[in-house]
Amino acid sequence: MVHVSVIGCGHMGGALVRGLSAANHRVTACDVDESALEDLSGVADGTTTDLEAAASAPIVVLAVGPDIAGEVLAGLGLDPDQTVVSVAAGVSTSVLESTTDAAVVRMMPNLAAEYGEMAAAVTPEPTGDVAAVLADLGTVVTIEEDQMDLATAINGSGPAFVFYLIGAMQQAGIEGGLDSDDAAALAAQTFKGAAEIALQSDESVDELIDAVATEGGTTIEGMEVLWDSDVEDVLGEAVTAAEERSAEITAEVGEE
Ligand SMILES: NC(=O)C1=CN([C@@H]2O[C@H](COP(=O)(O)OP(=O)(O)OC[C@H]3O[C@@H](n4cnc5c(N)ncnc54)[C@H](OP(=O)(O)O)[C@@H]3O)[C@@H](O)[C@H]2O)C=CC1
Ligand SMILES: O=C(O)[C@@H]1CCC=N1
Repeated sequence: MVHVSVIGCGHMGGALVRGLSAANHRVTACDVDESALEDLSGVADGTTTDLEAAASAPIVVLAVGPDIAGEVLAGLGLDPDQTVVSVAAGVSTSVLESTTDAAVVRMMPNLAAEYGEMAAAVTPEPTGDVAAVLADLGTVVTIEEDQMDLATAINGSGPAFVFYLIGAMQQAGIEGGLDSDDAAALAAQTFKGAAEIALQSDESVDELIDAVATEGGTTIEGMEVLWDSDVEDVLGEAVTAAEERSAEITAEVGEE
């Protein structure tokens, strides 16, 4: 068990608090907004609006907005024997390092941290307790700093893109006559199951599509529609738009 403070307990920080608590770490949840802490009082070991009280943990997760991340980190006055894990989109390691004496790990996680199913990109490679704690939240991949904008789009923003696709599948079911809850369950579980196969299998995505598409059957008819469409290009454009916004944020916070 490691003591971890999470500063900023909104959507992302709250998910991290829940995931870390579920993994039996000692978690202090800190937010200036008391209402953000209400739901976490039965989950975290402690909740506080006092940043100073949360600043003594060996691992401090910074989950406030990119616009204030540097300022909040500077105010914590962390020591060199502590590690700050910043999840703020677009805030570079060099900006973070210029505002703290603590070791810095920049991470782009996602909301599935709540269930230990996070896909996260980090730089630099974490070690020791930090690596162990992050691994408890899901899959952690070490990348280069200049790949962070792309990772922010792929695995940080990615859940929103997937929710959109789940919603489209669900809507098709409803329009075909399925009960709304049934359509929601079938669509979401199908994404989860397909993702599990993709993770577990040694086969390529094309080989997996082949495995579903029985000769002369139904799947190939749907796949022909997708292959003839611009869905792949549009998804690429969505990733690029999010990636470009991450780079813009870097420029914005770097200018302060
Ligand atoms: N949402 C996501 O899926 C992901 C988000 N991130 C990153 O996580 C960070 C937070 O995003 P998100 O959770 O969506 O945003 P939210 O607005 O949901 O959460 C931010 C929280 O921080 C609080 N806060 C503001 N100032 C302070 C302060 N000085 N000290 C402590 N807490 C403070 C806010 O309170 P108040 O509302 O009163 O301002 C709010 O509760 C961002 O940097 C984002 O880039 C990264 C990956 C995924
Ligand atoms: O939308 C955002 O800016 C944050 C970062 C990645 C996911 N949510």
